[in-house]
Amino acid sequence: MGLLKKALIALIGILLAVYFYSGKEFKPEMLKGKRVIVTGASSGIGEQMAYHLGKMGSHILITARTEEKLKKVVERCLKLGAASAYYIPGSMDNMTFARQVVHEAKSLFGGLDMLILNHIGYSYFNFFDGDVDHIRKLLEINFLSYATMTVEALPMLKESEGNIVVVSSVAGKLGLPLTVPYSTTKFALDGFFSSLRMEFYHQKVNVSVTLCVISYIDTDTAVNTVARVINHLPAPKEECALEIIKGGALRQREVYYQYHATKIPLLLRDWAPDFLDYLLLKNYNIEELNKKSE
Ligand SMILES: NC(=O)C1=CN([C@@H]2O[C@H](COP(=O)(O)OP(=O)(O)OC[C@H]3O[C@@H](n4cnc5c(N)ncnc54)[C@H](OP(=O)(O)O)[C@@H]3O)[C@@H](O)[C@H]2O)C=CC1
Ligand SMILES: CC(C)CCC[C@@H](C)[C@H]1CC[C@H]2[C@@H]3C(=O)C=C4C[C@@H](O)CC[C@]4(C)[C@H]3CC[C@]12C
Repeated sequence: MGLLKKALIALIGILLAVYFYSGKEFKPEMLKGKRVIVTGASSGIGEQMAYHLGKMGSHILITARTEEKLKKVVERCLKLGAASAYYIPGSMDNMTFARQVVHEAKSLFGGLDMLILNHIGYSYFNFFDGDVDHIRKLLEINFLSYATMTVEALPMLKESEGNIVVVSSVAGKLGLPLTVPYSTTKFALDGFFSSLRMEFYHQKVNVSVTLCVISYIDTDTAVNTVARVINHLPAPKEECALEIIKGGALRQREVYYQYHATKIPLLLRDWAPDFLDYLLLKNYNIEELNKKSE
């Protein structure tokens, strides 16, 4: 076969692949009647995801530590049109509680279609202080509880051929300053869930794993923590929440939000790491950090 003919066949193959891949279109009805757990849903992106799911008519179980906030979020979800909405308060540093949340979904809904893992524990935004014990505790909340809930939910997700959605960060793909403990836990998520996804392919387990790589978002916690130090405008939490849900429903392997602040730096990461480090540091106003801590 001539070289030109081979190249033409390869090109047609690529065009068909692009066509079928981009052919999958999100429709809110995809989530109607679906049984979904959202963790860390008393505020920020998790809260916004609960509202979107409410509008889409899902059955929702939300969790976080603060009961009063959860109660209000559930009330709003019901007003927005949720098929049903419940909350269960507790802390994700306790693996028994992490399992309990999944059991609650089983008894309330009889199964599960989507597990959205989103919560994070508190960490400082500053130079690494040498406290390895803090990293251990943060790993429990930000990583081990995710693995625990996944293991517990897997039988139900296999049955429904459902979705696991993991909210990570650009700080879980790139080394960034001032977030050493946080970044450690987010990189761990990539290792665990990306390996698991490969095993699912091999074992023909039809459960999708979506890792969400997101940049700076305008949640109260993030803005209060970093606003003076970061020379970069935060993206809206409502839109971010919707992109995460869409990515999960479409069974995408990764979600990048916002694209220019995630995918582009990631493309540079392996080919021009020093140049990337230089560009990234330009986003930080480290002097403001020193002023704050004086
Ligand atoms: N905002 C940003 O700029 C970015 C955020 N992300 C990711 O997005 C996700 C959401 O972040 P964001 O919305 O900003 O965070 P928020 O601080 O707004 O929300 C965090 C949620 O986690 C809950 N939480 C905190 N500690 C615990 C605990 N010990 N056990 C159980 N739940 C807990 C909080 O509720 P309560 O206190 O009631 O327990 C809250 O519901 C996270 O995974 C984060 O890493 C990624 C990149 C950027
Ligand atoms: C073009 C970009 C790569 C520029 C760098 C963006 C940097 C500044 C962005 C990207 C990811 C962001 C952090 C994050 O993921 C989550 C949280 C948790 C929240 O509770 C407190 C804020 C914090 C630490 C964010 C701080 C700002 C970060 C480092």
